[in-house]
Amino acid sequence: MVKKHSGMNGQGSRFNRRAVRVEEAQRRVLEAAAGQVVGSELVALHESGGRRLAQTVTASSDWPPFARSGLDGYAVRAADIAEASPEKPAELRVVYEVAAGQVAPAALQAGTAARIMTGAAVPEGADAVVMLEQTAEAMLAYGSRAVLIKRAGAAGQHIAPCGEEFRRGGVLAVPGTLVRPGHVALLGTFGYAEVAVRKRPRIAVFATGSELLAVAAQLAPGRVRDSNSSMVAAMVHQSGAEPLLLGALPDELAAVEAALAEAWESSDIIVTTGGVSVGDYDVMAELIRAFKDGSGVRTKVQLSSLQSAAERPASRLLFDKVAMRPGSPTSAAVIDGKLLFALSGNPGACFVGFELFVRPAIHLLLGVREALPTVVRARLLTAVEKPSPHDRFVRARLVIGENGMLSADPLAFAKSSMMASIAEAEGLVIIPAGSKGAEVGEAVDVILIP
Ligand SMILES: Nc1nc2c(c(=O)[nH]1)N[C@H]1C(S)=C(S)[C@@H](COP(=O)(O)OP(=O)(O)OC[C@H]3O[C@@H](n4cnc5c(N)ncnc54)[C@H](O)[C@@H]3O)O[C@H]1N2
Ligand code: MOO
Ligand SMILES: [Mg+2]
Repeated sequence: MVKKHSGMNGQGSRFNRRAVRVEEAQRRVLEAAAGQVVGSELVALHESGGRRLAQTVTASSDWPPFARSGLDGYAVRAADIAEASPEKPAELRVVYEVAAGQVAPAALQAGTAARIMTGAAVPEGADAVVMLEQTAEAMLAYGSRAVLIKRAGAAGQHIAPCGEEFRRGGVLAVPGTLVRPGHVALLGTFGYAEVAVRKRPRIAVFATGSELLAVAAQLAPGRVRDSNSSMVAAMVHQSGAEPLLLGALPDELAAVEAALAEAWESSDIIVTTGGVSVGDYDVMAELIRAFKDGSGVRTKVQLSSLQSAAERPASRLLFDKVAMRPGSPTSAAVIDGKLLFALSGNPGACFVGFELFVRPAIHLLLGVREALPTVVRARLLTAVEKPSPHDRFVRARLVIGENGMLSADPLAFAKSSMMASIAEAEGLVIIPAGSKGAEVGEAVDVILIP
């Protein structure tokens, strides 16, 4: 049963929403999320990829840890081959061999060479390596092996000196860093069998809308499938957090309050979609209004008799309107110390709201230093002709042109209610408030979509 909410009496407060600028809304979110970094856990190195570091990683030794041959060939003393040429090769007695993993039995003396393999420790006394292809084997009169070196060489050639890449104690990565495959290689190199990473923040997600069907359901007249819950879950995952899906709820305040209480108990951040505009059944807007009035949202914490009012974590509205398109009704609050994002139901607005506000909040919980989206400059390939009283975020494909410059190509079917362009979008072109749009070739800021 759908209950009609605020009637004529509620109309005044329903429209009493003051839009804040996107930057201000983001500032409020980051401020509210500050200091809420989630705990850490140890994971096996091979499972650390894609996580956020919770520790500083330093080099546990110089690297390479010994002077290392870069080639298969011969380790020599450079002075012995300084004059070598095809006509007058240097002839050096081969005294021993060093395979990777071995250590030379003695220092290399003048007039001698050591057979050496790629990655093997260069013997003391040697200061150059000659590649095998530039040598020939020879036999000395008394039967011992020799090598003919047909090209002059210089000290240091084909040797990676000890500590060339890293010095012991050097900082390789700081907390908050996204562990990428290259970091895993470094961690392995320096003996980190386990790595301290941030726990995945738990993000409760539910959709509101009596028109919503489960994804598995058959379409029915007037109804649509709840695609936002799954889209948001995918974005949560991609942000390094764990989604907890609480399903699609009817537009009923009691149902939403119950879900909110459950979400509050089990998550670090709550994200809802739908019901935030001025419609009669926009239940999240009603809930936020009640919250704003101080009549409150009944989470379990507020109901708990164990906590005195003084002990309760703070609750406050961060914003209930943002000067942007799409997603102007996007709202956010702190409820008993926990962030709630009420994103628009329109899929395009839901997507943009997540990129602008939810992902940065998750980043802060993960200890990421640069929490806000990455912005690059690009040239517009097609004009955006809509005037913009508010900042407009236009879904676009990114193209690298023949001149090597990055261009942004705004996508068709990009209305807030449309989905076709979400799947294809690689960036959000920012058309600043107050402009008449943007022309072909104009340089614009573009938020990169991960
Ligand atoms: N009179 C006005 N009407 C509207 C305004 C306004 O300022 N004055 N704002 C418009 C804007 S802008 C947006 S954005 C939408 C916001 O709507 P809500 O956030 O309240 O979302 P709903 O009403 O619940 O749904 C809107 C639309 O999206 C579909 N939807 C909702 N949830 C899902 C879901 N989980 N999966 C897929 N699709 C979903 C829903 O069926 C509706 O079609 O309001 C404008 N109206
Ligand atoms: O905020 Mo709405 O998404 O512009 O249509
Ligand atoms: Mg609505």
